[in-house]
Amino acid sequence: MRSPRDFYKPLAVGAPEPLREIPFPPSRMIHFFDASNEKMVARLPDTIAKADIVLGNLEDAVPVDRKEAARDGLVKVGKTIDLGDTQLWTRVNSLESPWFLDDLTTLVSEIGDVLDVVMVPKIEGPWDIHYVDRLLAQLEARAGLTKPLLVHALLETAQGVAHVEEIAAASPRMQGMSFGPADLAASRRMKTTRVGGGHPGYLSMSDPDPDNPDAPRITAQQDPWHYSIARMVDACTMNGLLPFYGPFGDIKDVAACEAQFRAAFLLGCVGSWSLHPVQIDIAKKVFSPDPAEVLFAKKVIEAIPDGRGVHMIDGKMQDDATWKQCKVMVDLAEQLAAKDPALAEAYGFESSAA
Ligand SMILES: CC(C)(COP(=O)(O)OP(=O)(O)OC[C@H]1O[C@@H](n2cnc3c(N)ncnc32)[C@H](O)[C@@H]1OP(=O)(O)O)[C@@H](O)C(=O)NCCC(=O)NCCSC(=O)C[C@](C)(O)C(=O)O
Ligand SMILES: [Mg+2]
Repeated sequence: MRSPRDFYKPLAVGAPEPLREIPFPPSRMIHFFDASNEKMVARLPDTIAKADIVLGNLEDAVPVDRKEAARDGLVKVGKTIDLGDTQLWTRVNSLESPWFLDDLTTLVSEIGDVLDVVMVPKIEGPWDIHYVDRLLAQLEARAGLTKPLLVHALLETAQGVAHVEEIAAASPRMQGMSFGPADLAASRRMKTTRVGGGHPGYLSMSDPDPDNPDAPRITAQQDPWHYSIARMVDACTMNGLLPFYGPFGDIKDVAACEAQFRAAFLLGCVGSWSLHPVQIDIAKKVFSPDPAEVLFAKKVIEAIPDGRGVHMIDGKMQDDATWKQCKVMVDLAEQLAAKDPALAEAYGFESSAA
């Protein structure tokens, strides 16, 4: 392990200084597009206006014969499209693939100044981050970049989950993590063909009624991802990183998508992925806090400005800890209100958005 004194030193001569704090602009959805798909690129100005983050995907879902077209298309997007305050990310191919080296070299050299975050799939341990960290520093130095690129790890193997805390602490470049339920299910030999969401077979069942043993018993579907997402949230938060839920593959099932996103939001994730335009709106709804909760949180903070002591507000006990919960809610609401006049109005804030 590097000396703690060296943690914030650039890993190559001429590379920019690592950031001390991870930026946290609105990050409710990472919208995936394939830059080799003409229809998706044509829609980009509209997508950029709606999404907090757009991500040019180079990995899975991009066919092998379009890998280079997707990379070149993303370079063109970075050079020609006005992104406003929407972030531009990429998901590069995995470290063992024949494309990773060219993905990173091309993107950093050509559009390193407009890319915010590089998502790296199938991260298994801190050693993967160390490799990407040094390579990025060399490429940044060669390209003369002044702002460091940040790294987002995709947690989608059993090894990755087992090493999640070490991955989160592996580099000051670590911006956050997303959860990859499809590859993770395969890696664990889970018996599901779904991309995220629950499963009707994963449930708990009430005991039989002793007086009526043949009566139907109550069952409740459980969340098979709860343990891993909660671990990811803790690993990210303890290192100042941002945790995201990943994809929800059943595009038509908007209700289940909303339920999965909301469960992740309540556990501490700041956003999720959107694979289709319809999921941008779901993520916006779910990852913007409920106005009623924000108004209540504002009431608590106004009633107890210093957050000390114990108080009753609307019949509910409030103390230092609940004040902090309210602060999390109001800080997020303020951040989103600055971007979105409709939310500003719902939350009762002045909006600074145009
Ligand atoms: C699912 C698909 C095939 C349905 O695509 P479709 O064309 O069949 O859907 P549609 O409803 O007919 O589309 C309507 C319109 O929306 C457009 N459209 C559709 N999607 C998008 C988009 N994303 N961005 C911008 N525009 C989009 C589409 O082109 C069409 O345009 P049109 O009206 O002009 O004809 C399509 O939405 C798609 O390819 N989405 C991205 C898929 C993707 O990136 N997958 C990889 C991430 S998930 C993953 O990797 C797993 C993970 C983490 O690794 C792990 O768990 O292990
Ligand atoms: Mg995957």
